[in-house]
Amino acid sequence: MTVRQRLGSKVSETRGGSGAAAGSVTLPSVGRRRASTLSRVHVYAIPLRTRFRRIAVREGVLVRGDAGWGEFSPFWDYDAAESAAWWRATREAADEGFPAPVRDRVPVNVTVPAVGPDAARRIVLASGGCTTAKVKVAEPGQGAAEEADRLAAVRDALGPGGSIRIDANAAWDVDTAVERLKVLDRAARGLEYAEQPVASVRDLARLRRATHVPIAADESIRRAEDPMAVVRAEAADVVVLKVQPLGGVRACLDLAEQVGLPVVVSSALESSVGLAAGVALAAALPELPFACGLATAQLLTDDVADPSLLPVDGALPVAAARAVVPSQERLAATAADAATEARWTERLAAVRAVSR
Ligand SMILES: O=C(O)CCC(=O)C1=CC=C[C@@H](O)[C@@H]1C(=O)O
Ligand SMILES: [Mg+2]
Repeated sequence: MTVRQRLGSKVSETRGGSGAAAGSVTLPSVGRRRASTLSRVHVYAIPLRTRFRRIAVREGVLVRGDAGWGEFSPFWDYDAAESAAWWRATREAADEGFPAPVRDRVPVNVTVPAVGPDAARRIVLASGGCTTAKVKVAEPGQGAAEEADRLAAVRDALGPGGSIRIDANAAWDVDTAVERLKVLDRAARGLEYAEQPVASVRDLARLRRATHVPIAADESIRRAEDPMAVVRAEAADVVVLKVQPLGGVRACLDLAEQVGLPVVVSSALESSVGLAAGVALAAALPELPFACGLATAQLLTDDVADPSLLPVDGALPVAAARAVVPSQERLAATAADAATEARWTERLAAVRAVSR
C-alpha cells in the first residue's frame, strides 16, 4: 500500500506573501556576530488557557535583529546542546529573514488539548474556520473513554467533512497503540493520522505495519540524532516539521527534501513571533498536503504582537505572518518577572557558549 493510498486522496494544496524591546536585556556581541542581533532581547511569560504539554505558562526570549524578530523558546526539558538548534532558528529569523513564499495562505488545524467534550466542541467552533482538528490523547490519568468522548465531540463540531488527527506524544507501547487506534478511529469516525503514538522508530515501524491509520513522526524527527532513521525504517507516512527544534526554516526545507514524504508544519507553542517562522516554512514548502499546527496562539491567554496570528477562514495569511512585529504595549504586558528573565539570560548564555 503506497503512502498516498494510506493517506487517501487528501491533498489540501494552496498555491500562491516595529517595536522596541521592552525589558530588554543587553547581551554582549560574540566574536564576529553583529551586535544588533543581540542588542535587543525581551523575555516573555504568558499563561496558557489550559495546561498543555505539562506546562501552564509559556516562556521565551524574543531577539530583535537586522532582519526582524526571532524567538528562542526551547521547553525546559531541552538541555543546552539540544537547544542550540532552537538558537540557530532564532538567529536565522533575526539576522537573515525567511525564504520567498510560494503561497499566500497556510491552512491550519485547530489544536484541542486533553479537555472534556463540551470544551473540545467549543474550541473547534471558535477556531476561526478550521476544518481539521488535532486532538491530544494519552494524557496521564485519562483513558480511552475520555479520549473517545473528546473525539466524538470534535467530529460532531467539525461535521463529516472535517479531518481529525490525534497526538499521543510517544506515550503508548505498540500493543496498546494498536488497540487504542481501533477505538479512537471509530470514535472519530475516521482518523487522518496518528502523531507519534509510540516512542521509538522501531516501534513506529512495527505499529505502522499493524494498523491502517496513517502514522506521523514528530518526536522521532525533532529529538532525533538522525531523523532519516524514520525514513530508512519506513516508520511513518507523514513527517512533522517544527522550525525551532530543527534549526530553522531553511534546515526544515532541506529536511523536507531529504525525507521524500508528505510533511506537515507544527508549532512549538510559540508567541506570534515564533509562529511567523512556522508560517514562513509552510509558505515556502513546494507541497503542503495537510493543514498545519500553527493555530496555537489560541492556546495562550496573551501575545507579544497585536494582532495575534490567528486563523481567518481556517488559514493563516502569509502577509499577516510577515507583518508580525511585537508591540511595546504587548511586550510590557507579557514581560517576564526578574527571576524568569535571569533564568533565560543565563540559559541563553549557556546555549550560545555551546553554539560557537
Ligand atoms: O500540532 C499542533 O496542532 C500544535 C502543536 C503541538 O501539538 C505541539 C506543540 C508543542 C509541543 C508538543 O506537545 C505538541 C506536539 O507534540 O506536536
Ligand atoms: Mg506532536
